[in-house]
Amino acid sequence: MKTQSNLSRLMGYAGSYRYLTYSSWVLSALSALIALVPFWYLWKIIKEVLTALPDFSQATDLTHNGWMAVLYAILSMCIYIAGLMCSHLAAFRVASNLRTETMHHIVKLPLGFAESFGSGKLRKIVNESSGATETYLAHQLPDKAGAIATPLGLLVLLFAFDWRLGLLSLLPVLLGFLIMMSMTGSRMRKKMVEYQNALGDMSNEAVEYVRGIPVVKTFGQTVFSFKRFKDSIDRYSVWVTAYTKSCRLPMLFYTTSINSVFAFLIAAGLLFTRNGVTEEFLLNLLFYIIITPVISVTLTKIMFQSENALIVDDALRRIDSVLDLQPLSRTNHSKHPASNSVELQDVTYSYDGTKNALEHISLKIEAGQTVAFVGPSGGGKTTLANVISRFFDPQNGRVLIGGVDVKDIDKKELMNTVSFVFQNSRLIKASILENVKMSRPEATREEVMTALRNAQCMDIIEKLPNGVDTVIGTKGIYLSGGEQQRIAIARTLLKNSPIVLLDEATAFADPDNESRVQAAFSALAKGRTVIMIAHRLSTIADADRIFVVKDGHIVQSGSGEELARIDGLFRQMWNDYQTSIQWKVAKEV
Ligand SMILES: Nc1ncnc2c1ncn2[C@@H]1O[C@H](COP(=O)(O)OP(=O)(O)OP(=O)(O)O)[C@@H](O)[C@H]1O
Repeated sequence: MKTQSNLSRLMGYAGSYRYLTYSSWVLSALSALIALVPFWYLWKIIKEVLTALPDFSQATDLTHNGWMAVLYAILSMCIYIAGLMCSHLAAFRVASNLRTETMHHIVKLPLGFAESFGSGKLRKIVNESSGATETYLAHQLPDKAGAIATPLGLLVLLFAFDWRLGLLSLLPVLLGFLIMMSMTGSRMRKKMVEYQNALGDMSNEAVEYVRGIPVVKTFGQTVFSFKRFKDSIDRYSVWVTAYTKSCRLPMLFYTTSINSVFAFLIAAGLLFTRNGVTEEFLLNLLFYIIITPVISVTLTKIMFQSENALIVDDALRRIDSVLDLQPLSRTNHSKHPASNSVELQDVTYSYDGTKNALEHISLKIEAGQTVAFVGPSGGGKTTLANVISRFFDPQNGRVLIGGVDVKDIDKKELMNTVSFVFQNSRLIKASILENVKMSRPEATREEVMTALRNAQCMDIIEKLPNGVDTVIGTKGIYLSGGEQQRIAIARTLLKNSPIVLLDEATAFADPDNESRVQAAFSALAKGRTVIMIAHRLSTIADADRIFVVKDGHIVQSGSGEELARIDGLFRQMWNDYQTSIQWKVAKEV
């Protein structure tokens, strides 16, 4: 947990730009003070008119004073804009440094972190929480400096005019200060956190609603799904109302009624001190009445600033929830794997600390072997692949590559040694060439083309308008699941890592696509250690060894022929598979 104050933390991220932030506060305060000067000229104009009445020709300074008021107003505005430019430059720097630090930290976390944390939540933290600090530094803090300077300047001005008015104007400032102190305490903080949580829930539900539209429509559950979204909006509305009632309304009531209350106090005071009232005092009172609305405005501003400070507090708390997560341990004595074998020694892994997804697993895969993990859904096949590629570190046991614990292999070397071809190999919105080059940016165009050819992708390239330079995901150019997986295989071929983990796709739209994907898999397997997560038994024919995974245990292992001969889960699965094929053939005939 961070112990620094929010502001000093933010200034840490600003680096040398912090001086721009400080300048913006000074400029904003200066602008607020200069903004009071036109009021003084206004008062001079009124005073001159009142004194000259009924002969206006006596009022000779009206134009001069009018121009001076306009000039000071323009000067104040220019200084304010200069302050905003400084604060924006610093705020952009802070927000981008904060985003960069968060992203750097996320990269160091276990690879499976983003999936388990929730990508929507992560996006909110990286974008919106950092954005909140940007608005705070760019606008809110300079405004606060101005809002504090204004009442102080006013006090000095009013004391210079008449000490009685000076004292009188202290009262609303003090009262406002006390009310704000009482509101920014733990009650408002608690309400702010609840309000922000409700806001987060509402945006999550919106994302889930939009994401789930195809499924929802398929099953005709539109009303039910919409109700969940609607409920989150209702919960948010309840919090907004409660928050506004408890914190904002009393303050708004106070600031809007302040002038009338204090004008009334002055009038009452005058009645009691009639003797002390001079013509000059009355004119000064006029100035007081002209200028005191500024106090209301600045108090309202300060109130919203304290609220904004709570928003930043909450944003930094959310960022810390990511920064406080432990990255994967790094080794100081990096070792090189002696071969491309993979071994698990007594590995146990649990996602939630209660139920084990893998339990005491030990297995060995020789270098160059092709093995398949098969078994019922939820048995632990994907989790096994995840611990091998260090998506997560197991709580117990060791994973060895070439006889070396994966924790002792430099992360970059590990990433170059092991590749993972996911079932949903999402391609990014870029050209095919760029998508393939992601695995090895320095590769030449020829190398990319060879990888695409070996991954059976030439039929895809030929039908695209700009061949390998066609940007996919835009202008109606989309690839099927099988086509995307072939491009992903080309990407892995280009990377040329000696160990490949393959999450085999569950379904292909047509047999032609399926046979091409199988051919691409075969090209990938050549000369490599291949670990395949096989969802269908049709794809395990080439496997040297099969591991049957059920309930987090390896319940059987051996070659396909060996396993088919003995009574057990594999033979049962094999028989079911054969029956399904016979049904399929019978139906086609
Ligand atoms: N991110 C996760 N958080 C919590 N539990 C998980 C997570 N992913 C998987 N599990 C649980 O771990 C167990 C093993 O899941 P795993 O995905 O490894 O099985 P699988 O054999 O690959 O299944 P399938 O063939 O359906 O993909 C299951 O009980 C599953 O519910």
